[in-house]
Amino acid sequence: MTSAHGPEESVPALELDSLTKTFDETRAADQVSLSVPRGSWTGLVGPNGAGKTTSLSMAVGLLRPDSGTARVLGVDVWAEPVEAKRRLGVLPDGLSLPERLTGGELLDYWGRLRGLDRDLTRDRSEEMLRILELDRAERNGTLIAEYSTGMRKKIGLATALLHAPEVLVLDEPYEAVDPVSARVLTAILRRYTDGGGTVVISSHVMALVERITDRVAIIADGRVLADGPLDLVRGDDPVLEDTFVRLVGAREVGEGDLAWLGF
Ligand SMILES: Nc1ncnc2c1ncn2[C@@H]1O[C@H](COP(=O)(O)OP(=O)(O)OP(=O)(O)O)[C@@H](O)[C@H]1O
Repeated sequence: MTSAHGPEESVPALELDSLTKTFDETRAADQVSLSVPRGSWTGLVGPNGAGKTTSLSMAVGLLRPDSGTARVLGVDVWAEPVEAKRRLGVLPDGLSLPERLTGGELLDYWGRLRGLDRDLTRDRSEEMLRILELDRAERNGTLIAEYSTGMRKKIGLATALLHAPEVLVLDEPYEAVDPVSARVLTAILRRYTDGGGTVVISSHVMALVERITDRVAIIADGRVLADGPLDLVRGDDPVLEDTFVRLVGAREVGEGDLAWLGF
């Protein structure tokens, strides 16, 4: 099968072209362009307020850009939202969840929204709840309102995975997740990319991104400063953090700053 972009195989999993968004005076995303190959795992890194969430939200159809386009496997997210969202699994920033449901009930509901067969939803839900170690909470009837921050991340991830999408876009998936669960999460996502799926995550944790992803995009002040395979972006720098600080600029705490904290 071919598309307007040529043979289907060569169509990027995610292609952002000049995405721009301004909030009042703030240019949160400034001509953000990014091409994410299929089967890759990309880490989007940048300081607080760099524009990561804004860019990812526009990329997945949650925030309308002022200009620019986003395509998922060649499908325009804003022109053909249903088609694009079929291919996408999303863990948004500040995900709001139905607090009065258990995790299993949420997945059952989510499966129906996605038009999945009920047995299939149940089988996948049970497996994910077990692997993500949410099964005990489920047996105890724990409501999402009673979940910890890390548990909320995990159930959010399960909703993103439930319909087995081809592309996963996860905003800070490791935030508040304990180290053991983080390993499980990495193993799940690694298996997913090995099977041909594509992952894009945002994170502040440079060492984590360096360890698990194969591509990186560095963003600051709404602009992409570097992107590509990890080794190429890092160049001669020993660690990605050095590249990041070199591109973004370091902020020092001066000698006299916060002097009132001394005892
Ligand atoms: N809804 C909004 N209204 C006004 N300004 C916004 C809004 N959303 C984001 N911004 C601004 O846009 C800029 C980029 O924010 P964004 O949340 O995309 O950054 P980020 O890289 O995800 O940051 P963090 O790492 O702190 O989560 C910031 O200056 C932020 O204050």
